[in-house]
Amino acid sequence: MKVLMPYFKRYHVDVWVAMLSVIVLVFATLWQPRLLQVVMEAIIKNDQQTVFREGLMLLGLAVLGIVGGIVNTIYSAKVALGVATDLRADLYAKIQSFAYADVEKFSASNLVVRMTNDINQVQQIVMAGFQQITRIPLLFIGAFMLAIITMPEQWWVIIVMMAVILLASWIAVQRMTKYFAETQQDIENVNTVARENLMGIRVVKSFVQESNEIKKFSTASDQLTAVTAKIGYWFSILMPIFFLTANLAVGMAVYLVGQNITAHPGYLAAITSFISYLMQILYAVINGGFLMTFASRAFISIGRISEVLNTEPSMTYVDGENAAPLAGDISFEHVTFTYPGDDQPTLRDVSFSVKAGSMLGIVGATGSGKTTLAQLIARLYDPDSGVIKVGGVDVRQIPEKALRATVAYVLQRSTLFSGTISGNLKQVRPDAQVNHMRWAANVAQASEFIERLPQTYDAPVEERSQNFSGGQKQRLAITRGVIANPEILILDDATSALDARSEKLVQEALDRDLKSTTTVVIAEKIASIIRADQILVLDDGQISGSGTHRELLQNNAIYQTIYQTQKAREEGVQ
Ligand SMILES: Nc1ncnc2c1ncn2[C@@H]1O[C@H](COP(=O)(O)OP(=O)(O)OP(=O)(O)O)[C@@H](O)[C@H]1O
Repeated sequence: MKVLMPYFKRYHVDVWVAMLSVIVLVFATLWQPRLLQVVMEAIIKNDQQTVFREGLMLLGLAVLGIVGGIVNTIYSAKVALGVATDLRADLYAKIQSFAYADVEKFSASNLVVRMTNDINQVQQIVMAGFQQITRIPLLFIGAFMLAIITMPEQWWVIIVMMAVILLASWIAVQRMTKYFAETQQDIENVNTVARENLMGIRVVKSFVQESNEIKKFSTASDQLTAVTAKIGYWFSILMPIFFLTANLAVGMAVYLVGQNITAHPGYLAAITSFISYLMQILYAVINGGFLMTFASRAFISIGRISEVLNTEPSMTYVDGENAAPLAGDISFEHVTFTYPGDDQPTLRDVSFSVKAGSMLGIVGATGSGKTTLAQLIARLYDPDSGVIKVGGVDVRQIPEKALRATVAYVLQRSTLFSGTISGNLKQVRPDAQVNHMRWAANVAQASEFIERLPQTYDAPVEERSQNFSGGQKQRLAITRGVIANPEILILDDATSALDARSEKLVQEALDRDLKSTTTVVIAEKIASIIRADQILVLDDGQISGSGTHRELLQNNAIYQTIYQTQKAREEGVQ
C-alpha cells in the first residue's frame, strides 16, 4: 500500500472530498432509522404536527444521503482513475528503462498483464476503498451503538450475529486469497498461449496446428475457469450464510420484543429502528468482507507492480545528453559473456578489432554466438569480463544517446512500428526529409517498391508490418538502419530474405554511399561476406579463425568446410 501513497498525495483534494462526503452519507444513513422511530411514535400517539415536522426532516436527510453518495462516488472514481493512470505511466516508463535482459526476465506477456490486469485491480480497490474504507467502520460502530441505545436488552443478538458472520468471512477470505494469486498466473498463461498463437498464426495454419492450439488454449483457459469457479463457490456460500444469520437475528429480536410488547407499546417503533440498524451492521460486515477479498486480490497486484517498479535496470548508462556519434572502430578484449540464468558462457575470451570504415564479416554454425556478439556491440547486454570498445571508448562509459547515434542494428526480423514508413524512419532521424528517405531507401533497394505505393513514404505500416512481404520488411529495416548514416551498421542476417541480385546491389550501395561506415555483417552465406576486410569464424562461442576470405580458405578448417558445403550445394542446384 505504501507504494500508492505518493499517488494519493497528488490527488489530496479529491481524497478529502471523497472522505468527507462519506461522513455526510453515513450520518444520513444512521440518523434515518432514529427519525423513523420518532415519526412512528408520533403516529401511534396521533401527533400530526410531529409526524409532519420529523417526516420533512427524514426526507431532507434522505436527500443529503443521496448527495453525499453521489459526491463520494464521483471523487472516489477521480482518485482511482488518476492513481491508475499515473501508476501505469510510471510502470511503462520503468519498463522502458529496463535492459533487454530485464524484459526477458519478466517476459513480455507478463509485463503486459501487470500493466493492464494488475493496474485494473488497483483501480478497483482504490475506488472501492474510498467508497467504503471510512464508511464501513463508521457505519458499523454507529449502527452498533445506536442499536444498543435503541434496545439495550437485545445486545447479545447483535454479538451472536456478528460472530457468525465474521467467522464465515474469515474462513472464506483465507481460502480465496490463495485462489486470487493463482488467477493472476492463469490469466498470464492464457495471454501467453493466445499471443504466441496469434503471432505465429501462419505457422499454425501451414502446419495444420489449429486443433493442437485449441487444446493448448483450452487447457490454459480451463485452469483459469476452475480457479475462478472456486472463488465463485466461496462467494456463493458466503452470501446465503450472511442473510440467513441476519434474518435469524431479526426473527429472534422480533420474537423477544413480541413477548412484552403489550407492557411496552413503545417497542413497536423501536423494533423497526433496531431492525434497520441490524441491517446496517450486516451491510457493513458484508461490504467489509468484500473489501477484504478485493483487497487481498489487489495486494497481490500491488506486489506485482511494486516488483517491477523496484527492479533496478541491470544495466545503466553514464549520464549525459551528448548524442554526438563516436568513431566507428570496434574492439573486443578478452570478452566472455553468459546469458542471465545460463551456467555456461555463450562467448568465451573473444578478442578482435575492427578499423573504422572497414567491413567485418561473421560466420559460424547456428548457435555459435554470432547474434550474441553483435548484441554486445550494441550493448544490449554487458559482458561478464573483458572490455568492448566503440570509437576507442569502453561502451559502459558511453552515454546511451551517443551509443545509439553511433551503432545501428538491423535484425533478420526487425520490428517496424505501426504507423507510416516515414514515421518509422523519423524515429531514427527526426529531421528526415523525403530526400534523406529516398537516399536510404535507394541504398536498401527499397525505393522501387515504396515509390510504387500510392502514399509512397507516407504509406501505412500495419501492426507487425503485415502489409509487407518478408523481403520488403527487410529492405524497410535496412532503410531505417542507414537513414541516420551511422558510424557502425550491424546487419544481422538482415538480407536473408533478399534475392542474390538485390543483396549484391545493397552491398554495392553500402560500399558506395556509406564509405566511412563500419559494417558488421552476420550471414549464413559466405557470398554475403566474401569481400569483407576481416572475417571472424565463430565456433561454439570462441573465435576459431580470423582473416580475409583468401586467408581463411587457406588456414581455417571450419571456414573451408562451410565454404565447400555451400559451394557444393550451389553447384548441385545449377
Ligand atoms: N536470450 C537468450 N537467453 C539465453 N540463451 C540464449 C539467448 N539468446 C541466445 N541464447 C543461446 O546462446 C547461443 C548462441 O546464440 P546466438 O543467437 O548468438 O547464435 P547465432 O550464432 O547467432 O545462431 P543463428 O545462426 O542460428 O542465428 C545459443 O545456444 C542460444 O541458445
